[in-house]
Amino acid sequence: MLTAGILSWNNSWHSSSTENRTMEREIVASYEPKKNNEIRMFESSDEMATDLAEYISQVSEISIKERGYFAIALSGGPLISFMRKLCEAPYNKTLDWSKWYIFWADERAVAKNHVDSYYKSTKEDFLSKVPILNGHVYSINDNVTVEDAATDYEFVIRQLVKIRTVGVSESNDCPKFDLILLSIGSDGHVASLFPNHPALELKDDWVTYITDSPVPPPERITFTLPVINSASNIAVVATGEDKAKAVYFAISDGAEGPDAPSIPARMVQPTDGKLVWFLDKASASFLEAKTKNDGYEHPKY
Ligand SMILES: O=C1O[C@H](COP(=O)(O)O)[C@@H](O)[C@H](O)[C@H]1O
Repeated sequence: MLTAGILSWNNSWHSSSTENRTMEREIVASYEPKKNNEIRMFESSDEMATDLAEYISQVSEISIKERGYFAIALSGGPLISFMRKLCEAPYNKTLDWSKWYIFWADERAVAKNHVDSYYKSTKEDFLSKVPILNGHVYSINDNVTVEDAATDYEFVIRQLVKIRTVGVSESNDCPKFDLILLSIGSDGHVASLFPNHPALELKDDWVTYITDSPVPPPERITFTLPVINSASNIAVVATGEDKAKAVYFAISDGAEGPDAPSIPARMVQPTDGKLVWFLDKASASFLEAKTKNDGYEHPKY
């Protein structure tokens, strides 16, 4: 059941009226703080997973109808477990899986069978449960250096942009993924773009590598901000209280603090596309606190 509109934020909280096959979902509120941004908040991570599955299903249907393909980039963290409902009815039967193309917005530079590999966890928890074609799964080359893996991955994406399996941005020559799914870290990182890291400044590269990730393992490859921001749709997922501060600083323009502007998730702003935040109650708790108490003292980052 929808229980919308119980919060207020800049007097702009509004009920979510999105037509949805799964109307049982319990969105607490939905809010559009910036143009083409939407925030969906849920009582629990399970309700969030239900809505996320429906959202991904709708974006895939639209992309396949408009372009004939659905190019989706995944990332790490708990994201894949939140996609679990896509492996169940009705989606496992209704989605046109043959048109899905899978990429990673970031990956750890480890062997594909390593416990830290996002490919491995994605294969086990998602790819092995749905009929996506093996040839449509673009994982990172784990037989070369991290630098070469980033170069290879960008080359592969460039070939797919040329033949338009992956779209191209109207504003620049960047790939325009139909959907990029991100999960925010408690320090506000997204993909493998960490606070104050020089990789945040890259303008011309599509894929880069880092060797000094503050979260192990240190070597990773990652999409750059221009590629992330060129997507048609970006979804950022957050659950748990440890993400509440980062979520608050990423979303709230009014949030201040010496490091607030360098929160990578705050730099995620689609150029021509749409951004949707999927938050459980705990990760939205600072936003919620702000709305419940006008005298609320903003956290300092
Ligand atoms: O290191 C990473 O972590 C984040 C978030 O993961 P969490 O375990 O802190 O929830 C993920 O977004 C990113 O893709 C990944 O490389």
